[in-house]
Amino acid sequence: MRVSVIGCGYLGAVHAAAMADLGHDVIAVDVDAEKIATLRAGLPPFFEPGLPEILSTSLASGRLNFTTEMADVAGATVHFIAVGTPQSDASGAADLRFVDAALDALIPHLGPQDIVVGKSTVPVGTAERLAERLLTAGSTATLVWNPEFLREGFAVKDTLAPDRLVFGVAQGTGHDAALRALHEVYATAIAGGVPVVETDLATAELVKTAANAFLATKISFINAMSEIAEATGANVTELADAIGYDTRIGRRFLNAGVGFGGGCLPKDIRAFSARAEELGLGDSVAFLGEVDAINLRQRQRVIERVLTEGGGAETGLTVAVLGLAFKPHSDDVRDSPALDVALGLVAAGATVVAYDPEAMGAAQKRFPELVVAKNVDQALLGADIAVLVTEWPEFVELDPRRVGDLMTHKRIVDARNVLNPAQWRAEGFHYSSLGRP
Ligand SMILES: NC(=O)c1ccc[n+]([C@@H]2O[C@H](COP(=O)([O-])OP(=O)(O)OC[C@H]3O[C@@H](n4cnc5c(N)ncnc54)[C@H](O)[C@@H]3O)[C@@H](O)[C@H]2O)c1
Ligand SMILES: O=c1ccn([C@@H]2O[C@H](COP(=O)(O)OP(=O)(O)O[C@H]3O[C@H](CO)[C@@H](O)[C@H](O)[C@H]3O)[C@@H](O)[C@H]2O)c(=O)[nH]1
Repeated sequence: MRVSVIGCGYLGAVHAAAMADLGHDVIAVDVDAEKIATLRAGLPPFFEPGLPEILSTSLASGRLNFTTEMADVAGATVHFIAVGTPQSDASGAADLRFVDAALDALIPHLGPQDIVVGKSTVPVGTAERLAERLLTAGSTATLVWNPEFLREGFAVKDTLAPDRLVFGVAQGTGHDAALRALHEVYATAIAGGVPVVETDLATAELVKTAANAFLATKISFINAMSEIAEATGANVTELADAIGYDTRIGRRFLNAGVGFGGGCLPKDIRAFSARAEELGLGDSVAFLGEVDAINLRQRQRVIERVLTEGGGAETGLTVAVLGLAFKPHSDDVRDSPALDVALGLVAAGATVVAYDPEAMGAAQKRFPELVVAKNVDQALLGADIAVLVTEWPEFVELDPRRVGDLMTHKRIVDARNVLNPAQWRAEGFHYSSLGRP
């Protein structure tokens, strides 16, 4: 099939390369000329395991092309919209200007039977509004919603073999043809047994928002438990293991620590709350405000812990911050708890030296004043205290004896609860984590 992908960020670039990898002819469009030039050269503009490989094989096969010209999508019959939907303002509502602009730019190039597939995460009701926009512009193309559930760090695998596919299609003319087109696009995954949920536009939009709200709630739930555990001498990791054995609960997404960040969960729960307010249903999802508050409190909790354990910023405290990305296997620092902790410690007067295996470029682009080290040893050298905020394998596997030799004082705050307390204490470390004695 000939498909276009509009927006070549974390979602779009991976989706375009994966579609080409599956054998489709793909034209991928972005307004960012620098990003397009990088992608054309076979270089992903961000770190994502497996992407360089499928990007270069797809480019070499001639099935994947990048452009800044929307007119180049002519000839494609299925068009994926994968542009950003960032948080717009303090209300938390999603900024839909990029989605609207992408559709408006696409409309003049659409054929009468084309399918426009929304992949961006949007507030419920957006798809219906966009379908009306198409009609008003005189287009007979069909608009459908096919939300994306990929995780950064596993984006290629998640795109090629997702847990499920959701196809939101409105009843009426174009319904059956649109479903057939979606089944053809994803034929390989469907043949591999991936479940398909065929539904309406509103449900498809809501599935995405509800999934992220649930994941965020799970994390804040366990972080709330970690506060209780800490006050009572209980162990939140053992608690998570024990409740996680109940298959109705499940162990995944129950890791207590500095909390969730990134370009999705924080903004998506805020956008969900803002949309519910618009619908007069703010009370129905009021708990998401608490989920957000618990999450942000964790960052503050870690900053205070480092200052307390380190003896206070006024002592000329030097802190090694291990991690800047919002999670390992990603260079994304959007709403990163790790970056917030680093900046919070700087604001409190500490001297911070940070290190991350992949996210230093992205962090320094945003905060050029942030002091970064060339490697983990350099970050630790002479530090009074270390704080592990992103659980990269390189940090999880650190040898406490070697770390102790590098630091001025043997103190570590494990803000992801991933180190073995007994092992670190045996090497003379003052070890502290969240919700574990
Ligand atoms: N990042 C993820 O892991 C992920 C996963 C699932 C869903 N999503 C959702 O997908 C959407 C995109 O997220 P992202 O992380 O890829 O964002 P991003 O900011 O990395 O990428 C968005 C891209 O869209 C481009 N763009 C903006 N306006 C455009 C236009 N009019 N025409 C063409 N290109 C345009 C931008 O230049 C940018 O390259 C969001 O709605 C997000 O919530 C993201
Ligand atoms: O037990 C856990 C699990 C995760 N996290 C944190 O939660 C955040 C989000 O992690 P993850 O969900 O793995 O990353 P994303 O790539 O942001 O993916 C989420 O957001 C995407 C964009 O909407 C969705 O497509 C995915 O399904 C959804 O998992 C990160 O900061 C993690 O450190 C925890 O603190 N504890």
